[in-house]
Amino acid sequence: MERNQEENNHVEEISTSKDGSICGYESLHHLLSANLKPHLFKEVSRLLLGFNCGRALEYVTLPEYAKDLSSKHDFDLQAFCFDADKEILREPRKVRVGLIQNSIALPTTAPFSDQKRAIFQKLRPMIDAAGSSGVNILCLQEAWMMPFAFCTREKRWCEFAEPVDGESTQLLQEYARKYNMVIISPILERDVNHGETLWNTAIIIGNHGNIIGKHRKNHIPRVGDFNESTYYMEGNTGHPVFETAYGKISVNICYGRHHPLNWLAFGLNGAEIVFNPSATVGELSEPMWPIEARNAAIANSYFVGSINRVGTENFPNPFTSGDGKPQHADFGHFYGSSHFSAPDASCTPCLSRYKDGLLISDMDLNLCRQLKDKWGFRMTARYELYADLLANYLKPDFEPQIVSDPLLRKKSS
Ligand SMILES: NC(=O)NCCC(=O)O
Repeated sequence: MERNQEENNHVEEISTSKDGSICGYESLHHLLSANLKPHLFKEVSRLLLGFNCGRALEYVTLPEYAKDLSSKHDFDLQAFCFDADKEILREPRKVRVGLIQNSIALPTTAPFSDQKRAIFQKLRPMIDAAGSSGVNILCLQEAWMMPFAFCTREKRWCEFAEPVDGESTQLLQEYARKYNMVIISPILERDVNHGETLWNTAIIIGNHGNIIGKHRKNHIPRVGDFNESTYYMEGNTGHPVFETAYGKISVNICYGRHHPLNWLAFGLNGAEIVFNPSATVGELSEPMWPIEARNAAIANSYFVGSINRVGTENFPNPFTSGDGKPQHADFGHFYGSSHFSAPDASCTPCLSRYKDGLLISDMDLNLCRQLKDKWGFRMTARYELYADLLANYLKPDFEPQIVSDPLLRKKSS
């Protein structure tokens, strides 16, 4: 069906919107709440966000200090609570979890050390807001300490890389100690002991400021301007689950969210919360964003914390995307929209599409086992069928199991 001129103008307006808003609204949730009558908004929210323990997610009130930080430093701050059913033999296992999304702080033309320092400065009040709100586990976005310069294919951005115990880790270790908080820090890693190679790595800092371990991104994109394979290889750390003071956590870094087996593997190893620190742009992946993490949470009976950076990053030298379109110097709009998904199919609204933000959620980890008991996905999974198929598929002489309609052949002969 053809669009009329008015509709075309409207689409044009939206696609050229520079501030990253959705028709002037910070998020889909804001747009719906401002435009629907309350009873319709309630019903639409039920369908979009699901129910947790039979009701809509409740908002959590945060300390005034955290709210003041969010107004003073202009970041979105929202907090919710996922409940679980009360059990007779087990105490609730409540943890408070935080996600931070942010734009870069200086133009990409500024000296690298200034850029990094400015990001550190920008994050300080947000981490303070998390710590002073009693957050137990905090996760930052993918490669949070640098612009997402991998679109350029220029090697000079490698200078941002740091060893696992580098300056970003040291900064966060202070905060971990100060607030008794586990912090997940996804960085560009320089592996000094292995020929100074680069990795896309998440470092898990324990609540005493100790380094518990690291996980390296398993799946490296080769799509759009995500030229990350020019910089680093597929990770070699498997699917670790880190047992922390507050629960068993894993990190599925960005593009890994398109791989259901990646999510599965963290689940099989016993993760209760899987973080998905990301950097992705609207044109490429926005319709997938609310679906993939939520599906993973449902299928694997764990919580997922999804984080995406915000803003449009411009680079000094234009680059092309191999799609015949003109060269350009920006990566597109990183659309934020960080959110939590729960194993019972409920999820929080998203943070802003264009502003820095801190999203906090309380979650009772008992919900994971309760959903395993209810739906029995682990019991009904038939892993042996898939193990056999995968083992066969890996053989060079693999033939797909296809049963053809014999009449097809008759027709074509
Ligand atoms: N950072 C990253 O892996 N981005 C790839 C694009 C996407 O997965 O949406």
